[in-house]
Amino acid sequence: MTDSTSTPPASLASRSWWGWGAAAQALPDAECTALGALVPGSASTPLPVPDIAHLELPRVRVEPPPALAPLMSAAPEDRAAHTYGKAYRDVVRALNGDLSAAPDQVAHPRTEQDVVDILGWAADEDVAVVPYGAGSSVVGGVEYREDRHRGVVSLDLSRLDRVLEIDRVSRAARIQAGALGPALEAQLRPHGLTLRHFPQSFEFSTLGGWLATRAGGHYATLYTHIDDLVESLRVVTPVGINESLRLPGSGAGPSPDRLFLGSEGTLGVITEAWMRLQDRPRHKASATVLFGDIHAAMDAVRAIAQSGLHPANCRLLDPGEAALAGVARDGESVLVLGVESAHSPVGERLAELVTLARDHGGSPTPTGPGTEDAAAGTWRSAFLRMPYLRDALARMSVVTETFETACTWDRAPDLYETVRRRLGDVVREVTGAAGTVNCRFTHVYPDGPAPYFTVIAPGRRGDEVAMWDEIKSEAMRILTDHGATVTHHHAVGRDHRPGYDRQRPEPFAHALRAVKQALDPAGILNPGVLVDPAAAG
Ligand SMILES: Cc1cc2nc3c(=O)[nH]c(=O)nc-3n(C[C@H](O)[C@H](O)[C@H](O)COP(=O)(O)OP(=O)(O)OC[C@H]3O[C@@H](n4cnc5c(N)ncnc54)[C@H](O)[C@@H]3O)c2cc1C
Repeated sequence: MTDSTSTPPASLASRSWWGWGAAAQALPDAECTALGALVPGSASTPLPVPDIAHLELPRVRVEPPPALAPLMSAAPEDRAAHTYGKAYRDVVRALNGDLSAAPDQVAHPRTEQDVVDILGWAADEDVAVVPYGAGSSVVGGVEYREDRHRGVVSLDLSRLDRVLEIDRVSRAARIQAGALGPALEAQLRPHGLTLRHFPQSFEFSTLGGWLATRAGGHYATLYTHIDDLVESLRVVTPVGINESLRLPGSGAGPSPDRLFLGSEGTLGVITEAWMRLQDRPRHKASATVLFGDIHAAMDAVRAIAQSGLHPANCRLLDPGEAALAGVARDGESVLVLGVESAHSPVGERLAELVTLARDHGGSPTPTGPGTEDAAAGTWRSAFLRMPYLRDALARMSVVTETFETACTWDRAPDLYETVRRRLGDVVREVTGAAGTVNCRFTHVYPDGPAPYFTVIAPGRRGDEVAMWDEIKSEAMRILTDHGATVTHHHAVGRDHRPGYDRQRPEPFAHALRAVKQALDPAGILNPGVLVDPAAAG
């Protein structure tokens, strides 16, 4: 392996420690106040962003041995920035200066051997290790919540950020796990290649994080999850390095890669992967179709998902979501369609998709097929700005968060209506205000959609996290009742454990505990996520 000795990418140095993305892009106080005014009942002034220098961090309980000391930091800025992920409840707790979950040390391995050494030391010293890509988890994936260990190290992989090798013939690349989306794509671009995996968190999340959480990219059909792009994985486990063969496909028993995909840092540290690449698309077109009836729109999307036309984008925004993004009139649902190809023009395919939508009662906006559509562009910029707006609303004590799922088409309309109705009631009970519960379909499959819900309601200052937890727990109950998954792409982490424990079959849970025991016998890797040690049940 070629070892990386790079310094942290510039984008990480300027990252917000408490909220999303680049610190400089956080909304100023006046804009927070103006935004808060759009949510009647919210606070009139923004919560101040605390100065880390004035915050109390827990005492550092463990010190690294001299050989590892150069890789570790117990600086308050590092510990604060690695305390939480980027869920709403993380942002609110950070804004409130609650850093009680801060790790004792933050490790920045420069080589794979550093990872091996850190895990060896941690197992001997009973120190928990929480693998950390860019900390964009929204499910408590990087926050230690136990008290079973002598200390906690956040293992930040961001210095392992290189594309190490490109196999042009097989169209694949060997990439280190700590590479952020933009750095990874920048290294592939000169070769005319792309991984073509663009989660909304693309700028501030890593390949290793995507693999460990089975992330979902932007594209609505075909290769939705990162899983399908993996050729082989290299994983440092506490009992040795697991490297799978590079293969385009294989029927040789259960897949070793599938064991580690979605393992969320509990079974090993992914250090690199051979990833399948694609030629960069040269032909693109998008269109927007309006629907007066959300159920007709769902039927259209189902027809499209089952048509074999595989649009790159097929986002259905319900009326609330479309209004929020500023792309429709009152009461209208919006379907944003996009097609791409590296090889041939896509106008005809887009026209076929638009016809299918029209056949189900949709009205295409005037822009003709074959061009980039204005509403699609507006939606895209709103989409990328959304996390910064979420943080601004959080500062105004607005309860604002999302949850996502997937279910089969036969259940989708009822799930949509039930979530909107029942969760709407719960939002009213918990916050005392109507609030909004909106939905978009982020990914669609021939047998079902992945609905993604957004809740916005005024909160009570100081109670925001408790209020959201109550709303979320009802949301999880509704999903379970409908046979829908606790997550389509946000992962399990710590927040989805109760629902995940109910969802997975017991023999599988038993096997997972045994795997955990075999690969991580000291139980140091990301404790509390996915599965508890065998003895703990
Ligand atoms: C604004 C916003 C938008 C988002 N949009 C999307 C989206 O479109 N699609 C989507 O799927 N998710 C999305 N997410 C969630 C999040 O970005 C993903 O879960 C992402 O895959 C996490 O990557 P990361 O590098 O930040 O990992 P982290 O948050 O650092 O870690 C996530 C989990 O993976 C483990 N882990 C990280 N790196 C490694 C490694 N090298 N080896 C082993 N375990 C590791 C961690 O221990 C943790 O359990 C979004 C989050 C936010 C805040």
